[in-house]
Amino acid sequence: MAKKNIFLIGPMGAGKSTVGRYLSSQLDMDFYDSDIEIEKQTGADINWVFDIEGEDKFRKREELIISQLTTRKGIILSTGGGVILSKQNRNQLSARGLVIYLTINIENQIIRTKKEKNRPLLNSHIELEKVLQSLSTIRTPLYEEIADITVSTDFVNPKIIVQNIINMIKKYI
Ligand SMILES: Nc1ncnc2c1ncn2[C@@H]1O[C@H](COP(=O)(O)OP(=O)(O)O)[C@@H](O)[C@H]1O
Ligand SMILES: O=C(O)C1=C[C@@H](OP(=O)(O)O)[C@@H](O)[C@H](O)C1
Ligand SMILES: [Mg+2]
Repeated sequence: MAKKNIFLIGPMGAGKSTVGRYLSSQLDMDFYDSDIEIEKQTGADINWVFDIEGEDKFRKREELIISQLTTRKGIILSTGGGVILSKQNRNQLSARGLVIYLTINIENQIIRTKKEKNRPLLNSHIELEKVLQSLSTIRTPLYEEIADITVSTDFVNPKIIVQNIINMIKKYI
């Protein structure tokens, strides 16, 4: 995959971080996760950044990381689910690499996001389904706006998803 970047977008729990890491090992490309980069930069976890600085500051940090990482060449970047809220992020992601949109239905999203407590937008919500549904209503058109390839992750394990992605991107190489 000569010098072409791959950017993974999609909702929380779709598997961007899991798939990105595995895809990078299969394609022998450098891997970055924008949330991990934000954690490195702040020296604190995502929950802390939201708690102490708030979502707006998190989004500014996210924009900075995206603008820095997308100028690299030959990387795989797993983004956070809200990355597409910023027009600047959408422009940079679509101009600087192949954008792969991982989709997931709400039922599976509930199951997968319940496993971890590292998603501040969901942590304190009892009405998880409603919250996820309203995020989806706002965000789905934005994911679709910049997606080059769309891949469903429902009922497919990450290794198979990665194999499907590799088959689909062959024509872009
Ligand atoms: N295709 C899949 N099928 C089942 N579970 C998955 C799949 N992809 C990821 N997971 C699990 O779902 C959770 C969220 O995955 P993660 O990669 O962190 O998603 P994201 O980065 O999109 O929020 C993790 O516990 C992960 O192991
Ligand atoms: O959807 C969102 O707004 C967010 C998604 C998270 O990343 P994942 O999609 O990897 O969970 C993380 O960036 C932060 O909690 C905000
Ligand atoms: Mg992630």
